[in-house]
Amino acid sequence: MEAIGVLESNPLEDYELLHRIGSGTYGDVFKARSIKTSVISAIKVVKLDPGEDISSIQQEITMMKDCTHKNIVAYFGSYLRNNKLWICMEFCGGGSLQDIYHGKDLSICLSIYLSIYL
Ligand SMILES: Nc1ncnc2c1ncn2[C@@H]1O[C@H](COP(=O)(O)OP(=O)(O)OP(=O)(O)O)[C@@H](O)[C@H]1O
Repeated sequence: MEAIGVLESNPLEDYELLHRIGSGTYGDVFKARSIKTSVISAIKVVKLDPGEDISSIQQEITMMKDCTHKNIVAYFGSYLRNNKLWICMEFCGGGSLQDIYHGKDLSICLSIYLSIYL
């Protein structure tokens, strides 16, 4: 984890958690505010079990870190504290892709498709 620059300080010294946005395979995602800059971000909190294989999580961090593109969520940094990995990233306010898809807003679906594949 050191190799990908994960901090071991307390994330709550840098971020104020506002509320939970959702959850995925690895854990919960919270909306948060940077205490220093007031910038709103999304933080994924992944609970790690001792001895757990964390290579796929590491891969997700490395990928986000390396991708700087306006259509890809920006990576702000991460923390490892009390067996929890906090991954801080740009907050996307548009709701989930699933909601958009089920809302059948075809123009949004089409622009997402084009921004990914073109
Ligand atoms: N950067 C973000 N900005 C705003 N909301 C987010 C962000 N990242 C995740 N979310 C919200 O948190 C939920 C969970 O995200 P997460 O990445 O953990 O899982 P997922 O991609 O939905 O599913 P899986 O982990 O199974 O691939 C998402 O459905 C979304 O609503």
